[in-house]
Amino acid sequence: MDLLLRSHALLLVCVSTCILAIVGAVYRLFYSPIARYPGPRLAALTFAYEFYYDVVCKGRYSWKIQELHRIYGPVVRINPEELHIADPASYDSVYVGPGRSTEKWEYSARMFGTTTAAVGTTGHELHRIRRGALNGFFSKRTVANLTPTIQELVDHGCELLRRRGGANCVLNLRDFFAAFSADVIGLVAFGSNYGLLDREDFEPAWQKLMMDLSSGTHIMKQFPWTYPLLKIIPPSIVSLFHPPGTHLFNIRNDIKLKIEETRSSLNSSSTDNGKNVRELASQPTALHTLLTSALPAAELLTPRLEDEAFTLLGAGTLTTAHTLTTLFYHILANTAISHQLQTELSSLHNNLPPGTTSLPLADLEHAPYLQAVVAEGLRLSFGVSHRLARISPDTVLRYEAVYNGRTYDYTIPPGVPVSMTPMFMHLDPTVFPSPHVFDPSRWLAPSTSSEDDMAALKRRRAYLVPFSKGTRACAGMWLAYAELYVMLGALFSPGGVGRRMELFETGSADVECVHDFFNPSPRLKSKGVRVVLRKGVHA
Ligand code: HEM
Repeated sequence: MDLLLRSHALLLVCVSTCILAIVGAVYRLFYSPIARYPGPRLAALTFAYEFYYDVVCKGRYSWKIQELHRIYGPVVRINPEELHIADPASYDSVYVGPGRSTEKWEYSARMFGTTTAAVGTTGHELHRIRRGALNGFFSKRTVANLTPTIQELVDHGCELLRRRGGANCVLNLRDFFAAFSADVIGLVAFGSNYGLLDREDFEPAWQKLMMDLSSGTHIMKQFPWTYPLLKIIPPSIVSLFHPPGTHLFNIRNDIKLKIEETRSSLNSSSTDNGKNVRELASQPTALHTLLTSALPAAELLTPRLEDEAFTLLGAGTLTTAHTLTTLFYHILANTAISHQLQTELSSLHNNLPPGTTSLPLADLEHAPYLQAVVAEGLRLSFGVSHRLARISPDTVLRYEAVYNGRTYDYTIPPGVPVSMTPMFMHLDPTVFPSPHVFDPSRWLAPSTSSEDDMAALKRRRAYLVPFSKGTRACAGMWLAYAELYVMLGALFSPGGVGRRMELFETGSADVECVHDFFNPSPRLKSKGVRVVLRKGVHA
């Protein structure tokens, strides 16, 4: 009798599951608000389609999406709930400013595991509050005040390159830049340097760890329980089956300590007199800024701040490092570009007041050729390689355009996640002719430029979106620019160690993105961008 009851219960569960699956499939295929959008039926039916390309094939769905656009047109349904747009002209209507509510889709917001940080916040209003607390620290003006700190780290890094490269050693710029960008965040955001630059070979394990975590974002999207699960399993067990998880929690614990230290130093400075207060006022870190912000008390609890601070480290490391690595590869691979850059920096140097050794950030930012080199580096490093989904909760999105000779007219209902992929905008040959060629001159406007040339340049500028746009765009953009300009300025100025660099067993395949792990990744076997220093060159 008991057995009979049990087999009936099992049968009921099986039948109910089948009915639910059938009803779900029918809904997704025929009744979903995006049921009439073109795309593969399998992608409309299940997230497993995306899983196959991004998890099994290691970050390849972005390229599959590009192929789908060739078949289905500019707007494609890429999973049961999301539409992807290929037409760069739509960018400004998807990634909008504060005038229109923009939400993140929970499915993509959870891919970093930091769901209480601004980057993982889905709702428009809560994001506005959280982001508001960060903005002051990352404003252009605050970053200008941080420049001496960045310059110090750059100079230290250059000295290490000179010393280590002098012994005929091969230098790995990928690891160098990952160590540098993390040391910058540690120092300016948390108040103490991680000291990665000083470690042997610039601590290659750091770059690897960050890339491993980045590639885990596809799993986090599909299986949101993985992160909370890792948190409750003892670290000794996690280390057995998922070593990056252990390092992740060590980093987070360290950040937690820094938050508590800052909190108590602020508490004591509000009661003590003098030194602490002055110190904090002269060089407040991102943690000080958050802790002294007008955020409500619940937003200032340590676990939330830990999410926010960890995001700064995660968001500011590989992005900046990959851009610098890409830039250096192309500059070093192209003698004419390298010479033109050096000539511009040499002439800026000639105008420096006596006794000054480093070029001020403002001078670097206004140097036309350097500006063009940086723009081209950002174009070919893409920012992030993954599509960024946004939801317009209360406004219909219209897509009316002639695309590849055909007319399309779509009305996307509010609440539908819509994404675009900057990587493919940056490689669109109609906007950027010969898109894979590193050509800074495409950003220059010679005096002989015609009206058409200027219109094309304007279009290129509008479609360069490495930091995304709108309310959810990169918070650390000015910091990133400062790092790029100061590093390039120091390495390629007269006497700069960059002038002595020569690529070592490195080719374009070491920077070209072929895996989308949210951050762009070259072929998995790449050893990075490696250089040796030429002897007897005193540029
Ligand atoms: C070249 C370097 C960088 C590039 C290309 C870049 C690009 C981006 C992009 C495309 C986003 C949007 C991500 C999304 O929608 O999910 C983003 C977000 C963000 N970035 Fe950056 N980033 C860079 C450097 C930095 C640095 C140095 C920091 C600061 C430490 C930083 C902090 C952030 C934060 C906090 C967000 C989340 C913003 C929000 O959701 O409100 N980034 N970044």
